[in-house]
Amino acid sequence: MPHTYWNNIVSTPGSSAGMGQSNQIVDHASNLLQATIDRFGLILPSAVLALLILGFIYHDRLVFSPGKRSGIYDIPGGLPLIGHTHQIMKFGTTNQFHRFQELALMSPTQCYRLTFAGVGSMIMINRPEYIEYVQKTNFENYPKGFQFRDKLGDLLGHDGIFVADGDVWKTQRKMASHMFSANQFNNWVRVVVHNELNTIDTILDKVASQKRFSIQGLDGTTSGMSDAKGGMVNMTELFFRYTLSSFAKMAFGSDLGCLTEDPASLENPHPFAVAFDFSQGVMNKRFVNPFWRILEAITPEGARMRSSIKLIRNFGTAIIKQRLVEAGIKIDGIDLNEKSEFSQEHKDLLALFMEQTQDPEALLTVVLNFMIAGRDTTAQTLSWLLYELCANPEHVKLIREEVDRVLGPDAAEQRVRVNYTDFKKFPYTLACFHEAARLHPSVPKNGKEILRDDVIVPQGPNPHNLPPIKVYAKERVGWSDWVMNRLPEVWGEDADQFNPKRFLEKDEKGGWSYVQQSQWKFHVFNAGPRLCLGMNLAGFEGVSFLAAMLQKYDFTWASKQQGQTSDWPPMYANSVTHPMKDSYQCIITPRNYNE
Ligand code: HEM
Repeated sequence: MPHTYWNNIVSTPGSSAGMGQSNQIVDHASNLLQATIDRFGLILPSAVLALLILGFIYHDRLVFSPGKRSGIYDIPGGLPLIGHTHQIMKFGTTNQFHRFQELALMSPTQCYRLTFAGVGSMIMINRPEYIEYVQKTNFENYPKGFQFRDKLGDLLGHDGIFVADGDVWKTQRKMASHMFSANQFNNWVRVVVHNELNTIDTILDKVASQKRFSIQGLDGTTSGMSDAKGGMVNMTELFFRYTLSSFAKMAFGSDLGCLTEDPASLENPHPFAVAFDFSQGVMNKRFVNPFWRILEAITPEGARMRSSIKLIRNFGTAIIKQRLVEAGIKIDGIDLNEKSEFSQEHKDLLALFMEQTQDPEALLTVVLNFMIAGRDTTAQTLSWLLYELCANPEHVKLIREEVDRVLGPDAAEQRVRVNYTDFKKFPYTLACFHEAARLHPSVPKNGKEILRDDVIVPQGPNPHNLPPIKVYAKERVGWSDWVMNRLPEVWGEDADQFNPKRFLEKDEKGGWSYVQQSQWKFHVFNAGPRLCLGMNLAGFEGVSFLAAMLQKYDFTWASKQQGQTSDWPPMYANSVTHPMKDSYQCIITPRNYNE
């Protein structure tokens, strides 16, 4: 055996040579310690000692995060003091929900814990039974908390409805609820949406009546030269413009001019939308990178983020200034004599808030928070829905049958539209919209802070015997609707399939009736006191669009040769909401009644 330093230390106990060596080492060590103390005082050695002790205690998790406990599966691979920080940073935001799903499937209850720098100890509770406790039973103990304001505050403000808690949130919610409950607003919504649908109809009409060169099916076969008519439309862009334009009109009385009758206007994305989408992608990264502030200060991405926020804020400020001026409130540098087409006649969202404050900064927060709520969510759901209908065309037939029956077979041709209060008369169409929202939830992940130590007790029947979970103050709870909605334990064996019939049953007359699911199971609109305020508005916009367009046009997924820019199936982009990674195109043709 070679004569090593280690051999010397552990050499036969009592051997004088060995004893001599170990004495030397002890001497060395104490000399070194003495020298360090002489130079640095007690600080450095104490720090090293403290680090060693902490590393021993927190050998697999983030320093100062609470220990293991029953009912929560701790994801393996945590390192001393930093926990899963390295893993989370490595994951980044690529295929984020697939990663969450992999982690959930490692746990017997699909609930698990990660500890990582920047966020702390995060307990994922991907089950309706637990979410109900957090969002309703002990609601006050689980605010949105600092994390949301820290990561989203520079865009959405610190008092916006999405990030606020306590009295600030209550005031915002109360005021906004007035808008949604007022009859006047419902009428106004109907007028706006019908006008926007007429514009879209004109666009699609122009495109569908172009003479077509050739059409290529999804299977790649080309039908060759054709006298048939049709053309291609960027549908994701169309949906974003539809919801942005209509929401700005109904909530802020502002015509943004982003939806015109010219199909060519859809070719380039709207600058506001580009900036908004980009900044949401960056905000998403902040949740997985504890060094985001430093990175954003020095990287081109950070610079672009700052200029995007500036653009978005200018855009919102313009809306507000116009309204303040119209209300007779003086704003420097603005001279508007004309009133906008929409303002004053209706008490829209902005008018309600302006009764409370005329501070442009506070109003900007309102505008931007509601813009994200009103534009992105519904447009994204519609994009995913139309893709699902291209993939599962058997549902188009049933939607058309329903629209023919309720509105009459010529409704779309005569521009007879669905009424705001009537959209529930279209159970099949609504079920398709909700099924797309279930599989592709617009808020795919969410979370709350924990104020005080607590035990999360599963609510409701608890068929899977989920255990109660002990949680501690300053930890966070989180969930992913994207993951939860794919769990067979929650939605059955076909959970990952597009199946609108899970929201339907046959009534006594043989027609479809809509089956209301519990808010906790069908959780995509959130639940409890913070239930989405725009749920009905979104349903109305979705059903109205399908009724108006599917009765009149055929939509076929364009092939790559035709200029398709998306993969099939489309990928999602990692963001705080749930957009597609690339926009997609459909070939629009007049409806073929022979099919
Ligand atoms: C398919 C469409 C939609 C989906 C899936 C959806 C989903 C959600 C979700 C999950 C939340 C909770 C967000 C959070 O905790 O941070 C939420 C909140 C909210 N949604 Fe929606 N939403 C949709 C459309 C709309 C529309 C069109 C509006 C119209 C303004 C709207 C207004 C709101 C508001 C104001 C809140 C905040 C509620 C609160 O915290 O008290 N949503 N929505």
